[in-house]
Amino acid sequence: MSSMTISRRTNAVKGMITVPGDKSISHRSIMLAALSNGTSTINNFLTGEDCLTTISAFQAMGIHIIQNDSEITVHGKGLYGLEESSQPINLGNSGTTTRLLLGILAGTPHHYCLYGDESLSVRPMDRVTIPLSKMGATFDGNQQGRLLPMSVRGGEVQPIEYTLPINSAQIKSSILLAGLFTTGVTKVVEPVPTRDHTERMLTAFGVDIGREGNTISLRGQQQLEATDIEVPGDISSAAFFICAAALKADSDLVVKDVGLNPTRTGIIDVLKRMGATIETRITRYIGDEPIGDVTVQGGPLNGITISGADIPRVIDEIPIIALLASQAEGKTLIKDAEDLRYKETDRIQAVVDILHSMGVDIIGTEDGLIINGKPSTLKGGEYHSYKDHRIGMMIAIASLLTDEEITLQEPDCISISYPSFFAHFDQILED
Ligand SMILES: O=C(O)C1=C[C@@H](OP(=O)(O)O)[C@@H](O)[C@H](O)C1
Ligand SMILES: C=C(OP(=O)(O)O)C(=O)O
Repeated sequence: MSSMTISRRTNAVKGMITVPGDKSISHRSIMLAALSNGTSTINNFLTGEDCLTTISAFQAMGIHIIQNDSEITVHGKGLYGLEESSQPINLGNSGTTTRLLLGILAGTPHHYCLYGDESLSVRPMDRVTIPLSKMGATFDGNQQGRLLPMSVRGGEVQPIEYTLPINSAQIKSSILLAGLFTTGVTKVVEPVPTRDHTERMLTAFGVDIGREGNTISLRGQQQLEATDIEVPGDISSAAFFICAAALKADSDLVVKDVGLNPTRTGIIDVLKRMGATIETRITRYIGDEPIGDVTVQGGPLNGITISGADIPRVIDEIPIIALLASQAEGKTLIKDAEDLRYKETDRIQAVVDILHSMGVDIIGTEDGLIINGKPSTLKGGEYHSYKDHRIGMMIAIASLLTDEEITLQEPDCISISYPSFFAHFDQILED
């Protein structure tokens, strides 16, 4: 589908909803299950395109994986069970698959060729290949080795101690995964906490991993033991509907069974600071991950500053936060978020272009956004998703704030992380 018309006028976002499984946890579940000894079953796996890409990549390396809707069975072959692939491996649109896989392949004694789509082919990979080369793996790729297509020759890797130069869970995870293949202790220092699903899931697979302050330590050559995993709902997907509810005065929405890992709940704190009525309740733990419900009501919002340690906790939510900020009274300043320029598209530029065309007072800075908000009716018209799922979903939610039609160009990208987005959107709109 190259375009779709969205007209969603409503006074309130109401009801109860569960969102599909978490993307970050789904990727990691396949990877760790593949490297473990024995058979793991994964429930509520996200069947979005990026996670299906992770499945096909591991199948291409000889791992037997059976998919039955969102239930996945992975027959792990241990730390050194991956086979060489006779064909280049297609990593589609998925940054997480690529960067975490590069860590695994660094320790795997074979040669691989990796490639991706137009967007993934311009996303920087040197952020992981620099530390992984220090560990002993060999990479080559486009633009002096920075970009896909890329070849990898892994083998005997040495542990390193590495301080993250960018606050990125993908870099941290890539190094820790390579660390599994070493014969010493790998240490990653993260100056600011980033999502810790890799650490929590390694523990669930029986790996002893330590954290002291901001340093994570992992001893190599530990065996992963197969385990069953239930994936919590994705708070980054829920964020679109949570924000939709916060934006509409008479709303009252409950999101059930969503992941509430504190490294991911920045959106809840942002909404609280903006004056929204929002509550969370942890109901249980699955593996090491907290899961629970979020209740949100609509009401007036105020502008805030989001910076520093806030950023990794809301990194994927910034497009939808910018839309919220457009309706909040006063100035919202988002800074220290330069990495948004290297996502599926340059998300700073995309958000500025779209919201400016909708009539919002917004400017982009090198590392963020300045939005002067006030409750207002936005302009409809034709808007491009930039083939970026998070941008596409932000545009769809903006349809609640205009009296005109919105035509969304290239809406299909939404299935990268949320294939059932429009069906769920319709479920929670009051007539
Ligand atoms: O580790 C992960 O699963 C992810 C980490 C984040 O990327 P960075 O590590 O590049 O910040 C995030 O944007 C991405 O959607 C998923
Ligand atoms: C940036 C994202 O994903 P990835 O880096 O895995 O492509 C995202 O899902 O918003």
